[in-house]
Amino acid sequence: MTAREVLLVVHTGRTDTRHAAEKVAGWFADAGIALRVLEREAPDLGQSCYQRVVPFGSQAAEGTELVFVLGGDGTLLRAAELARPAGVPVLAVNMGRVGFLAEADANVLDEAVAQVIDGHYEVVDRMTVDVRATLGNRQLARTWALNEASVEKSSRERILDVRIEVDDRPVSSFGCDGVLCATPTGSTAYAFSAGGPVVWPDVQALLVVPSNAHAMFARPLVVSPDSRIAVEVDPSGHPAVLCCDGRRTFVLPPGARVEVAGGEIPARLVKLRQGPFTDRLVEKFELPVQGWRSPRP
Ligand SMILES: NC(=O)c1ccc[n+]([C@@H]2O[C@H](COP(=O)([O-])OP(=O)(O)OC[C@H]3O[C@@H](n4cnc5c(N)ncnc54)[C@H](O)[C@@H]3O)[C@@H](O)[C@H]2O)c1
Ligand SMILES: Nc1ncnc2c1ncn2[C@@H]1O[C@H](COP(=O)(O)OP(=O)(O)OP(=O)(O)O)[C@@H](O)[C@H]1O
Repeated sequence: MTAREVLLVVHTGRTDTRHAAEKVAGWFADAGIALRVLEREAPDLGQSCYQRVVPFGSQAAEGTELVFVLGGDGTLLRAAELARPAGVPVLAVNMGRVGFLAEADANVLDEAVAQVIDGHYEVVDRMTVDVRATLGNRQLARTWALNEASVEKSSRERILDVRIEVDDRPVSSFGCDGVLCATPTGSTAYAFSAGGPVVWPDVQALLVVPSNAHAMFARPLVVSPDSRIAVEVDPSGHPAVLCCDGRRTFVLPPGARVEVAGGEIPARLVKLRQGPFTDRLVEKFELPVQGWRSPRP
């Protein structure tokens, strides 16, 4: 039987998260599960926290059964970059501010670890997007996103002029701060702030959401998961940036074209709770289920 191993990814900037890592390591060790940590995080974690140190990269999670995250959404997105190439799922215990994508809160850390030890969890596939940026025949970037690919202005004083296409047909041109090409998972993140709809995660669709468009028509679009979206930066305008999940960032010169399509490889997330997405949305966004107005007399 092969030894069980888990990659631990920690928001090492917080004392409570480092302490939680020690507890998690102890529980896993008692269950005979070895822990890997990232080279850059190891110095902040006690040596009792891990058996192996690996560099950040596509090999980091290879051979593990899952990536266990102690942090917020940003830390989960960082972990997803490691888990995706290995085809293993990510489980986050929220020790951040929002933790929308986390499956458990810190007060049930022990229960989350116990479920992993006992293998009592489901894995769900979340849609991703594959992203390619080109300038003429030159490829500028080939990357992916779990939340969104955002094409944003790179100079705060300037407007970004873009042209949007869906399935190789032009839709609209406008000036804006940016355009977000989001997955259902990303619909509660940047695309939500830009006025996009919340899309339940089991819906298969892609979103195109303009941000601060100076235009009469710049509504959010919901397109087929098989559609190809393109955002072209005006060749005579200003440069832009492409940013995927707030992490993978590339410069886009005027004239660059960004193509976004449903991703070949999904992101796999561990599901511990049985509750519907509706409850998570209400809880995380503190939605006023009762409304704020007092009942009619
Ligand atoms: N104006 C905005 O809303 C804005 C601006 C830039 C980036 N972002 C988002 O930040 C993400 C990167 O996250 P980070 O934590 O590294 O950056 P961060 O620390 O700047 O935080 C961004 C916020 O977005 C939340 N968030 C991230 N993914 C989410 C999701 N799928 N659903 C609901 N909320 C989510 C995080 O909890 C956090 O509160 C990007 O993918 C982008 O979606 C949002
Ligand atoms: N050890 C680390 N090394 C590098 N970057 C880190 C590390 N820990 C955290 N970060 C980065 O710090 C940023 C903030 O982390 P995170 O999003 O987890 O916390 P948060 O903002 O409090 O939570 P939330 O996103 O849920 O509001 C993220 O971009 C994350 O990837």
